[in-house]
Amino acid sequence: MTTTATEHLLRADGVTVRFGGLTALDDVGLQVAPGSVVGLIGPNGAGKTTLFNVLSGVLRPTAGTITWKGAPPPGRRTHHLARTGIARTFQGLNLFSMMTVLDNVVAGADRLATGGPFSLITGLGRHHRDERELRARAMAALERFGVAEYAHRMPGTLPYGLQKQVALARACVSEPELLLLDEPASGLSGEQIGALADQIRGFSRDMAVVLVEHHMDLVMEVCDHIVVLNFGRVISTGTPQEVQADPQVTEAYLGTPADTSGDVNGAAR
Ligand SMILES: Nc1ncnc2c1ncn2[C@@H]1O[C@H](COP(=O)(O)OP(=O)(O)OP(=O)(O)O)[C@@H](O)[C@H]1O
Repeated sequence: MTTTATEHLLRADGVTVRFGGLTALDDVGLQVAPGSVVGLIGPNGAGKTTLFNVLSGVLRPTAGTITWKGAPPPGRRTHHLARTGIARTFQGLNLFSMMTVLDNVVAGADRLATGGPFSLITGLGRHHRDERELRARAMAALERFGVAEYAHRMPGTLPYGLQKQVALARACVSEPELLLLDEPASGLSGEQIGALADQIRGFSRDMAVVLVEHHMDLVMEVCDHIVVLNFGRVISTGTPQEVQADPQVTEAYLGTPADTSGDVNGAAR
């Protein structure tokens, strides 16, 4: 997708992150256009999680800027970003184990509420109408992700694949414009990853997606644009075909100069 600077939802410019003497990210740039799926890949230790944490507001960069629709995001914490229109999933799912599946998803809907997340979860406070509406939205999200029948179960009692669907429902219930997915394929079977690919393509009808993922087949199948990091620097960007054909990418993954096929499929699993 070709875009101008003003069309980008999220943009990172010159992002540098240092941990003591270690430079985890060095002058990294990235743009996410509306409705696009952007993959963030690279060998272990390349800086993907660090960049994801910067994009999601968990980590403030040592240098560089993040802009959301051309302006600085209003706050750095996850709930600030949710209110902006950014939602994320976590590698470790981060579901609340003492809350039902439904309440977990209601908690993700707080950007749509006027009474705040606490009133939604507890039912206390002024906004009972909000609560009813958002419970209905949360149920609709659970239905969309095929887990409505588990609404009143505790998440820990569900198989991992279903918990992942609950986490996706929680992220999507706020109707974000950008969804940040942190290794969504980890722990899933081949069949589940195939279904996830269809879901991610479906998401891009409503929202942009940034995907950090080691599963190369998934990345190559769903992404419009890929950014490849190595040792904290962007070494390649482009379409899946372009980065697969880039000798620098093959070299980064395999540690040897590229052969003519330049195929990185499977190299990082
Ligand atoms: N909190 C931290 N303190 C010190 N060093 C860190 C910290 N977080 C990450 N690093 C270092 O920064 C570099 C980039 O790490 P990061 O986790 O972002 O890589 P990654 O591409 O996500 O790797 P992986 O694929 O293994 O998850 C690594 O050298 C890592 O050891």
